[in-house]
Amino acid sequence: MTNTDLTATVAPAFIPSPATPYQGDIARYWDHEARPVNLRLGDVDGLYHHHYGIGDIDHAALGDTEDSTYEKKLIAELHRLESAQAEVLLDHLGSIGRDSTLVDAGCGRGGSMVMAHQRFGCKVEGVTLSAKQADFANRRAHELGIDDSVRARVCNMLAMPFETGQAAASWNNESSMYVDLDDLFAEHSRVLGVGGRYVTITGCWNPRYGQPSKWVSQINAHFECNIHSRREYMRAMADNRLVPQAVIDLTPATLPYWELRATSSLVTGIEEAFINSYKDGSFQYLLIAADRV
Ligand SMILES: C[S@@+](CC[C@H](N)C(=O)[O-])C[C@H]1O[C@@H](n2cnc3c(N)ncnc32)[C@H](O)[C@@H]1O
Ligand SMILES: CC(C)=CCC/C(C)=C/COP(=O)(O)OP(=O)(O)O
Ligand SMILES: [Mg+2]
Repeated sequence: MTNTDLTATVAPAFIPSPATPYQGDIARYWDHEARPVNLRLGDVDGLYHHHYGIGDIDHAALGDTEDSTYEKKLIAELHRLESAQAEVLLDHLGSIGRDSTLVDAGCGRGGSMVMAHQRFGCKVEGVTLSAKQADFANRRAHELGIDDSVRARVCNMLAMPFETGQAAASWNNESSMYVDLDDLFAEHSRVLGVGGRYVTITGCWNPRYGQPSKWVSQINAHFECNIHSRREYMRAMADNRLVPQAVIDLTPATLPYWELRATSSLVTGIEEAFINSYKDGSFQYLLIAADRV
């Protein structure tokens, strides 16, 4: 399997006008994104992620750095850690029936949507600003024969095409730093039924540090995003009927991923900012699971 094998014919995504000039910039950013660190990892098993990894490195699986197969094993290991991150997010969705609908807000190339469908057997609806990403995700779903259950659409996550109370659970996997949190949680709260579950995995700046550090500013500039503080997440959830049930600091769990990635040929130049900001305490990798009350 390689990303160039995605030749199945599916109807191209309908492209609505972006709600703001900023959203137009973000749509263009993701339409043009083709970093090897994302495509080569996705090629390992056909799950394409745009999020980072968690968990301990399996040094036995990596083997000797001098071995000719080491780089291939390193790519597989980084990918395993990224899929492990998505598994942990799915673990926090609660019990999901086959007749449920899940919503992936900011779905990227759809890796987490496929994993959610494979685990729960239910419908998974994704939205992204990028038509290229939506087409990619829909082609993968078509190839896997799950396109009647897994669908990506080009759409603003602040105005999703779902009925009020339609979703059993919804999530943002590293996509909440592109939107205002009050607007975002108001929309999740609307599409979730009472008792529904919302989960995010996100990077946020730590109020204990004082203000966003230079590393956090570097990450914002690199991705054209706007990282929020942990306090903003808590406040915006409280204001929008989302009550946190679990807040897990995944920072120690993601550091091994970054340190391994920094040694690979697939580095993008942002590794130092993540490693330094996690180490100086200015930035945290957080999972928040909340009940819609
Ligand atoms: C870093 S990627 C994460 C992708 C995916 N959640 C994953 O884990 O692979 C960020 C995603 O957020 C999406 N995004 C950003 N702002 C958005 C908005 N206002 N509405 C919908 N999607 C948005 C981008 O199009 C992109 O797909
Ligand atoms: C935790 C934070 C602050 C994330 C910002 C959002 C983002 C761009 C995530 C990873 O995308 P990617 O997988 O396309 O990035 P990369 O190319 O670096 O792997
Ligand atoms: Mg990546």
